Amino acid sequence: MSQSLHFFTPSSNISLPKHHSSLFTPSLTTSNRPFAVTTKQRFFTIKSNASSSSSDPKVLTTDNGTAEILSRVSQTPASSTDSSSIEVDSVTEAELKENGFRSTRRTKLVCTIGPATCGFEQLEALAVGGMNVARINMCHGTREWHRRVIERVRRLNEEKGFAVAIMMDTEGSEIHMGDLSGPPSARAEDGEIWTFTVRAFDAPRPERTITVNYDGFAEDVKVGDELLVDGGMVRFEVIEKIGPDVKCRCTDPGLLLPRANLTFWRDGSLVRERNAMLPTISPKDWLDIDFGITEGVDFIAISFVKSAEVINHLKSYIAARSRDSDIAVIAKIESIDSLKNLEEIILASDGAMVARGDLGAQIPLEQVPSAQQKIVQLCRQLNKPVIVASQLLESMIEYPTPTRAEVADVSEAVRQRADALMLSGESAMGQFPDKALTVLRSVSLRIEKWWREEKCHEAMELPDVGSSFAESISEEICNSAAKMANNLEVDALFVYTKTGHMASLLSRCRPDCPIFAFTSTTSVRRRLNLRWGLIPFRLSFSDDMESNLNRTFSLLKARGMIKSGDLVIAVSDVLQSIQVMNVP
Ligand SMILES: Nc1ncnc2c1ncn2[C@@H]1O[C@H](COP(=O)(O)OP(=O)(O)O)[C@@H](O)[C@H]1O
Ligand SMILES: C=C(OP(=O)(O)O)C(=O)O
Ligand SMILES: [K+]
Ligand SMILES: [Mg+2]
Repeated sequence: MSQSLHFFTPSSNISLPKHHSSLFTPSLTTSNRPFAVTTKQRFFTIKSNASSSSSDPKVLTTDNGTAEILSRVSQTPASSTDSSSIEVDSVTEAELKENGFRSTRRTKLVCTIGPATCGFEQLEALAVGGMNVARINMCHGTREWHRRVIERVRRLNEEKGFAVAIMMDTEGSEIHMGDLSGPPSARAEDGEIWTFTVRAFDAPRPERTITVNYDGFAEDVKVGDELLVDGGMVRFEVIEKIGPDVKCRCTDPGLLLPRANLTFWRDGSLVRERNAMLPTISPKDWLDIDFGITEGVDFIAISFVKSAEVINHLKSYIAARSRDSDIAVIAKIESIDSLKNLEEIILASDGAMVARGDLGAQIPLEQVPSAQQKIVQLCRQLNKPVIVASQLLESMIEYPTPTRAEVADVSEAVRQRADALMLSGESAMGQFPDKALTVLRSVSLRIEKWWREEKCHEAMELPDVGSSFAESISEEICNSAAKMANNLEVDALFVYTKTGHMASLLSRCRPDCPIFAFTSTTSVRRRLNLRWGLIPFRLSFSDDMESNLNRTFSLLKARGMIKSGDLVIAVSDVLQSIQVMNVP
């Protein structure tokens, strides 16, 4: 084996603000030969010759006690500078130029696109405001409508250099109300009698009549049951059943919104037998999934996941249907079953969403915060991106300023270091989508800065996730590089990654500095946009790390995104190496 430490010949003073004794974590200090690093070294590399494709453990275990120290002449930066051959969005570029590395936002932002934000200029305003992922909710709108949104986001990316990813969210087969046949909302008052029915109406339907999407509804409910709209925003009591019609008296007045979720409760417990029999992915969902695959969306979020089985099924379906595109599957945690099978679901998925809207309708509201914390933690441990969703800034649907409680809720999700925060109605149909996004952005930046300054991040134990020896090496390299980055207070971590895996492992460590992720594939770049702290760039790179670095430096310098003297740690999944250097 050759785990070697490569020292490049000193050529400039490296500015290392801290002692090097804290540089190496035990995992990399396999050497029993002490090594001295002087402040004169310009580059040094910790490198394992096991490439990511090599998984033969013997190669590495034969000689894991020695570290070889070599001297090499550092290369001069590539003289040719073609700044057009690196792709990064204009907003990130401007942010880096203006405020430098430290100021970049680490928490990613997802916006649900609806009537308030579906136009090209509106989408551009969201992208400029920091939207990393556009979510389309297949509960609403037609496929044609969604297709046009996807097409506009694509155009925005192509014309303006953004890497906004698209997430399609399935409707799922839980029970919900139909459209309100005309008005955008209706108000149910205390004591009013409303009819919930499975009948279809051609002519205008009678007043105070709501359709329900589930044929077994009238059979399943019982007189005396409590019917909750959107987890309790409005409540009814079932008073009579007449064929397909269920008469209910309003007990908690409120606003009825189209397609609002319905749950019914008996003797204080959620009636969920029938929901358990409904398929997670309905026939309509499968058609939407085919649509998503054809349109090449980046993420498919699956509503009301109950077990890992459905995720595995969908993943093999996608793999068979779209050989060249790799769509990530996000499990929405929004049911009691998904909480019961949490770990297996997250392991099977490519990410998860804390879908607090429906989750709060299925478990008591006071249990939602602890469920959120648990899901966020588990996702990070298992190296899956996690989105905190629903009602983050609910009042901003109507008002231009959030409540203090909403700001505190957003802060808490940022403090938990979730990968992403999501807007729903605030951006889909609210009056202030851009302002809501600005609140998410500024609260994220502020809390991230505060926690970095206070150095009060809770240490989290990160279990091994690698399933092969080569993967374990990558993981150790990333854990060590992140630790080095914090100890040395470097300006940025660079990662050269083909599949995005190594970038995800760095993100999992939630280092203090931003992570520049260079990848040669546009789709990988878009997917990485959901990960905490990653600034994804598209860049074609070779197996020669020195030339990659020199090329990157010239390209970024030419665009004013880095400057001489910036301290960078670079890791690569090509060579499995760590290098520390000042930008020449
Ligand atoms: N594509 C769309 N077309 C029309 N309205 C939409 C669309 N997407 C979202 N909305 C509106 O935004 C609200 C909030 O969105 P979201 O939270 O995603 O859905 P839901 O409320 O069904 O869970 C919806 O209730 C709906 O009124
Ligand atoms: C995000 C959620 O799902 P949807 O908006 O599709 O109901 C939720 O329930 O919180
Ligand atoms: K949905
Ligand atoms: Mg939901």
